[in-house]
Amino acid sequence: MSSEQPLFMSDETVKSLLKWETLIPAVEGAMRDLSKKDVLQPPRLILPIPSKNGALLAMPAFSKSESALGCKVVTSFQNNQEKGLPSIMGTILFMDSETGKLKVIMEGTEITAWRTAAASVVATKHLHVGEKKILAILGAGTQGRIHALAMHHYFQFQEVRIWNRTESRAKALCNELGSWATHYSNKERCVRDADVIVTATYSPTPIVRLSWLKPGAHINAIGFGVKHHNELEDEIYKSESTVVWVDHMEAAQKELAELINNGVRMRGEVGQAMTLSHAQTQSSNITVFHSLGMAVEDVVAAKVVFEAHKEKLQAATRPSN
Ligand SMILES: NC(=O)C1=CN([C@@H]2O[C@H](COP(=O)(O)OP(=O)(O)OC[C@H]3O[C@@H](n4cnc5c(N)ncnc54)[C@H](OP(=O)(O)O)[C@@H]3O)[C@@H](O)[C@H]2O)C=CC1
Ligand SMILES: O=C([O-])C1=[NH+]CCC1
Repeated sequence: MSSEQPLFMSDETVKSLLKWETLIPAVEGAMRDLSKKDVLQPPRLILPIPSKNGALLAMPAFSKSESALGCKVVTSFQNNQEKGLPSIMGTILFMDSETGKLKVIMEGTEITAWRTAAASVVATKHLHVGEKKILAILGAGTQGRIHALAMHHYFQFQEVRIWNRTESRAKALCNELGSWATHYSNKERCVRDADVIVTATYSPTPIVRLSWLKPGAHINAIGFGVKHHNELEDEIYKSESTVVWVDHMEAAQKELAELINNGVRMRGEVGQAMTLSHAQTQSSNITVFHSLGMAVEDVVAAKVVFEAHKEKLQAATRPSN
């Protein structure tokens, strides 16, 4: 019997090993593999805890091509900000995919933030046709911040605008990010003329209106909150020019059932869109990526981090010439 103990990796260690250059391709591969049915990923279990304004989610996945097996347990507690804690906190159990033996217990708060932004980058790359000059981000919390960093890293936006319900947080975030980010006190002005929009809030009511959107705009709607689709007004879904994409159809059928029952058609998964050329998408369409978040993104991200950790150890023990 192997007596090897599982490794524990804190969020601080995980963060030091996360790089957009390795994470974005890994998340892109995970989204593609899922749509090719090369991933085992059941709909996640969601345990709502209404009295605490919270929820616990259990998210297992196996990626065949990456031989990556794991399960994330993540909580979402909306009132944590006032307690000085992140709203979303996760833990990932990463297993040996040959034996099922636990290899790493990884804090998954950083991975959840980074991989969600990486998925939005991938969706934007494959769904948005036109030039990417203006990015508008609604929400200056963990997700607003990491989306600004990921999008700024990957695309050459000329303007990055950030609006937040509490204006001082948008200002503070823009100060932290530097001169490439500008805070907006009015969300309509923030969104008008934007090529790409990210909604990253817990808003229970719509924060984006159809009339503000320019033809061809792309929205990454990532908020979870009470219902997944609260951040966008119904007119956006009803518009004939809107095309809605998701990360996982099976999960959407469950988690976006209300939208689907109201007649909103999900065009498909981002992983399926990867096989279409941009020429097949109308450039005047408004595209929406409804990001639910997928376990396979967490599992491949955990593998990227574990591999980087092993490389670092090897480099440290390699004899220098
Ligand atoms: N799709 C996915 O895979 C994932 C989705 N998420 C979702 O992303 C969203 C943001 O998460 P995160 O950044 O970690 O959370 P944070 O707590 O860090 O930030 C929350 C943000 O929501 C804003 N907000 C809260 N309530 C309202 C409201 N009523 N109206 C407008 N804005 C509001 C806050 O504004 P203020 O500063 O004024 O309080 C803040 O900007 C959540 O819905 C979360 O569930 C998170 C992880 C993964
Ligand atoms: O996929 C995920 O980890 C989450 N989605 C919504 C809250 C956390």
